Amino acid sequence: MTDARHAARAIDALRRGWPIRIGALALLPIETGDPRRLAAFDPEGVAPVLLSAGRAETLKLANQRAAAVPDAPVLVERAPWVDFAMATALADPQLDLATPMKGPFRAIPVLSPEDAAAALRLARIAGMLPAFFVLADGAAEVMLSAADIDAHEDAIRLTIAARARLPVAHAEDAEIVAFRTPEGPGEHVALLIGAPNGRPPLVRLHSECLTGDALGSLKCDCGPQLDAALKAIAAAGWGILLYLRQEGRGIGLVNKLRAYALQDQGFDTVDANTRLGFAIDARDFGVAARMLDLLGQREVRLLTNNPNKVAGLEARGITVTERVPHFLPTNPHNEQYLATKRDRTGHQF
Ligand SMILES: Nc1nc2c(ncn2[C@@H]2O[C@H](COP(=O)(O)OP(=O)(O)OP(=O)(O)O)[C@@H](O)[C@H]2O)c(=O)[nH]1
Ligand SMILES: [Zn+2]
Repeated sequence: MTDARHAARAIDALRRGWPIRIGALALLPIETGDPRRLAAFDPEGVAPVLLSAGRAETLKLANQRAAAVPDAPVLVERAPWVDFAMATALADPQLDLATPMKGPFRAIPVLSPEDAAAALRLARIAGMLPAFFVLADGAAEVMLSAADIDAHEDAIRLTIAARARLPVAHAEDAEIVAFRTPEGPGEHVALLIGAPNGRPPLVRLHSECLTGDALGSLKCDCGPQLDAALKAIAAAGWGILLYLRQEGRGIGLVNKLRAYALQDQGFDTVDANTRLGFAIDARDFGVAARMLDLLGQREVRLLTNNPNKVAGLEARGITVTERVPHFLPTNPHNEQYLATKRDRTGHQF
């Protein structure tokens, strides 16, 4: 029997640095581990290091993996020089310039490839670096299967938790609606502006960006886009802003800041995500479709430059009657970021 609770417990364990078992593999997360935990997990010092395909590519280990499976995880042999600090350097590309990597590093066949891939997926769901020490016979208190992770993702229930009047700078007649899922602490929010007028509402899907939304970061366009969306919806007389807790295109704040550190080393927003072992865009716009559904809106006019948002809503039964472009003036700090969106992620400017 699959059970979403197993995955929930495993996510908690990973964040605390406790070993988990997925199928045939016992796994200690590198990000939240430490030398003491490693010694307890692997007293003989033999556990190899499991890395994502993207990270292995950077370390030039990708060519050693089975050619037929392009995104398969890679297992790095535990040579004597691969201690905890070196494993951390293997896992975290932020350290690439600071840590001279003394190899050689050798990829070995991945034990239980499906369980290994499931472990990397769970780390990403937990907002952590996808990297582990792995043993076939190690001890772990939390046990789960790859199917439990699917059950966890499928079980996500969304309900309206609270609603209230909220006058905002651009619209004094707005109403806020908060949604809750038992799986995550982050509450998604909808701001309803104006009143239904017979036309589909003007809708903006805004993914959380703490740095842009709250701190005025100039590295992206999120802050101005949020402000302009509220203004445009108010001007249209009827619309909804969905504030989605998908920080960093779904990889979480900590990982986004790791990506920023790589961008300071010269990588663009796409390559930074890939080198860290994440998808270029980890968001699921199905949650936005469910929010619109709960609000009784099946047809929308969507403010976006991102065709994936349109496709994501339509795939979940929401009709996008019109895509309304949402482009704001650039600044010297975000010009390159926006050019990358245009050239590499299909944004239409
Ligand atoms: N991983 C990562 N996330 C980023 C970076 N810069 C901004 N973000 C995140 O990207 C998301 C911005 O999303 P949106 O404003 O919805 O933008 P979009 O998908 O480009 O689409 P539209 O603005 O609708 O055209 C937010 O979650 C930001 O935190 C970055 O360099 N790396
Ligand atoms: Zn941003």
